[in-house]
Amino acid sequence: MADGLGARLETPLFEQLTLIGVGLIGSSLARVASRKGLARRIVAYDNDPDVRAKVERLALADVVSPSPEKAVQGADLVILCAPVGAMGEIAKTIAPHLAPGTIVSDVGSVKEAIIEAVAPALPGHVHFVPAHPVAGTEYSGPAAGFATLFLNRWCILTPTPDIDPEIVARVESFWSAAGANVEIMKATHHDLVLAITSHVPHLIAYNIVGTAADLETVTQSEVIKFSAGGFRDFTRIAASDPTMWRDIFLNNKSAVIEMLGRFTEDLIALQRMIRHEDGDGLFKLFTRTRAIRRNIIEQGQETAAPDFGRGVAKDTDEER
Ligand SMILES: NC(=O)c1ccc[n+]([C@@H]2O[C@H](COP(=O)([O-])OP(=O)(O)OC[C@H]3O[C@@H](n4cnc5c(N)ncnc54)[C@H](O)[C@@H]3O)[C@@H](O)[C@H]2O)c1
Ligand SMILES: O=C(O)C(=O)C[C@]1(C(=O)O)C=C[C@@H](O)C=C1
Repeated sequence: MADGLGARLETPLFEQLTLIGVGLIGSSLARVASRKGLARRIVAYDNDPDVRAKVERLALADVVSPSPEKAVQGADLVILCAPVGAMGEIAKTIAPHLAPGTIVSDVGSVKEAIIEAVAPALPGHVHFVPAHPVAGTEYSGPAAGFATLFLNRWCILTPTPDIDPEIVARVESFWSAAGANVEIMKATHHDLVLAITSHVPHLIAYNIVGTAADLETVTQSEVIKFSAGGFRDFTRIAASDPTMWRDIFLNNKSAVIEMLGRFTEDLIALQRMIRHEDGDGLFKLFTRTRAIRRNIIEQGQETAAPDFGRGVAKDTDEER
C-alpha cells in the first residue's frame, strides 16, 4: 500500500493485543495493529470515559472494555500506553488477571522508573519487556494518532537480563512489523540518552516560551505576532501534553539534572563568548551544529511520518 507500511501479515503475531491508555500512542498502535494484522483481536481500555467513547466512535478496537481487569483477560500481549506516573498502579490492578505466559510491555518515555514500578507488581508467570517508541507529536488523544507514526522511527527495548531472548524477539517482531527500527539497550543508558535528546530539549522549550510570555516589556500579543521564526518551533514543542511531561521529569530526575548541568555550563561558555566578542568561537560551534543537522537530514531521520499533527487541530474525529 502507498502508506509505506507494506502488506498485512498472513498470520497475526498475537491472538489478543490489549492496549491500556488510548491516546496518541495507544491509538497509533491500535491503528497500525489493525492495518497490518498484528493481532487477531484488539481490546482497548482507557480510564477516561470520554476517551473510551471516542475510541468506540473511531472504531479503533474490536472491543472497548469497561475495566482494565476485563481488558487484559484473554490477552497474550498487553501494552501500557498511559502516562509514566500511572504505569505502576495499572500493573498492580491488572496483575491478578494476567494469564501465564502473557507478555506485558509499555511505551513510556522513561525506562528505569517504569521497570522499578511495574516489574515487582507483576506475577512471576508473565514476561515484562519495556519499550519506548521514539516517535510522537505535540498532540494528545485518540483522534491525534495515525498508523504510520512509528514508520522508520526507533523503538528502544530495555529488557532486564532475566527475560528470555525469545520473548524479547517476539516484541521486536511486533515493532518491526509496525514499521519501526528496533534497538536494545540498558534502561539506565536509555534514560541518559533520552534526557539529552528529548527531555532537556522539551524543558528548554517550556522555559523559553514561559520566559517570553513573562517579559514585561514584550506583551503577549507581540509574542504571538512575531513568533514566525525560531520561537515558533519552540512553541510547538512547548504545546506538548503537561501530564506526560510532568511525569517524565519527575521520573527521570537524575539523568535530566546531570544533562541540565552540562547544558548550563555550555550556555555560560556561550554567554562568555558573546561578552568577549569571540566571533571565531561562536562561528566554530555554529558550523559544528549545522553539520549535525545536515547529517540527520541525510540519514532521513528528520521525520518519517507524514506531516499529520503539525498544524492539524487536536482531536479531530477522523476515521482510522
Ligand atoms: N506523545 C509522545 O510524543 C510520546 C512518544 C513516545 C512515548 N510516549 C509515552 O507514551 C505514553 C502515552 O503518551 P500519549 O502521548 O499517548 O498520551 P495521551 O495523553 O495522548 O494518552 C494517554 C492516555 O492514557 C489515559 N490514562 C491515563 N491514566 C490512565 C490509567 N490509569 N488507566 C488507563 N488509561 C489511563 C489517558 O486518559 C489518555 O487517554 C506516555 O507514557 C508517554 O511518555 C509519548
Ligand atoms: O516530535 C515530537 O513532538 C516529540 O516530542 C516526540 C518525542 C521526542 O522528543 O522526540 C517526545 C517524547 C517521546 O518520548 C518520544 C518522542
